[in-house]
Amino acid sequence: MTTTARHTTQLVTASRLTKRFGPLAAVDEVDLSVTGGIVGLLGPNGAGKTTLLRILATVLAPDAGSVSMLGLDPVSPSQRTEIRRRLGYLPQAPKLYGGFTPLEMVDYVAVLKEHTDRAWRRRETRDALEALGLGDKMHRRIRTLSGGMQQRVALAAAMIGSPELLVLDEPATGLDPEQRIALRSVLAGSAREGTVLLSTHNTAEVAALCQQVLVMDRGRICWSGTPAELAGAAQGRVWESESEEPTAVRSWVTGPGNRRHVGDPPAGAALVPATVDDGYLLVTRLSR
Ligand SMILES: Nc1ncnc2c1ncn2[C@@H]1O[C@H](COP(=O)(O)OP(=O)(O)OP(=O)(O)O)[C@@H](O)[C@H]1O
Repeated sequence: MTTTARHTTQLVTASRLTKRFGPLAAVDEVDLSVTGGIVGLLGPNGAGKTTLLRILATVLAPDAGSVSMLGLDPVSPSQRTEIRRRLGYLPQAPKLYGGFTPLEMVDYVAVLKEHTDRAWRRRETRDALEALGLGDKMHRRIRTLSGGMQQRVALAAAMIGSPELLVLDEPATGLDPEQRIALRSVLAGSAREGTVLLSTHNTAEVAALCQQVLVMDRGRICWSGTPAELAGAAQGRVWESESEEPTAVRSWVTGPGNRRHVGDPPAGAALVPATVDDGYLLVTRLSR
């Protein structure tokens, strides 16, 4: 692993990145700049998050625009190979070999990444599986593990070798609350060494973990900033009442006889402190 990459200020940049499926622009002229830490990608179903992450992981080629990963250009075959060596990717629906054990699966991925030192692979594989709470499942066939355990095997495979850049598509899917919280520590550890870019639907995760948030909607990045700034976007614009409110852009029931609203509060409205959820709901509605 080179030390220069650790000091690359712009780890991921994209300019007018576009991917079309027929008439649909799943990723629509996206500009992006990721410099470090843990970056959360939020957005509604179908916003284009997975498509964007697949492009960044070099699994999918864009139709237009350019991207630079770790200072390298994925269009060049040799640089694409170098990116893949230095990047860890968790797809949305990871494919694992059910007949392998977690130990064999993660070791296999390490071999594909050209880690030739067997003793190193053995140690790193065990460490990764143990960090993800699979210490006692290493020798079981993957097909006999639960969905959440299989997700953690796929995470261990993505993390093997402490990649400089981790691209994780909904990493907490299927994890129970205890494992979700444990994953936060693991990702915080990864971010001390490199950069983590993850997609999620969980705003609490973003608030707890991420230094930067990107909100995507209809193929575009419609907002970016810190989690506190996302909550701040709705500050003074969230109120509660018992009735529907015509000036609200979003309203939802929070309990018997109580509704929460985001939008333009009427005079005398009972304002409440804004959360990351409120900010997210506001910026995705305002982007339309
Ligand atoms: N291979 C494909 N062929 C055709 N359309 C596709 C393909 N992959 C994605 N799409 C479409 O592109 C859009 C973006 O999909 P994508 O999976 O990137 O969204 P997402 O933000 O990850 O959604 P989710 O939160 O539901 O996972 C959707 O309208 C989807 O139907």
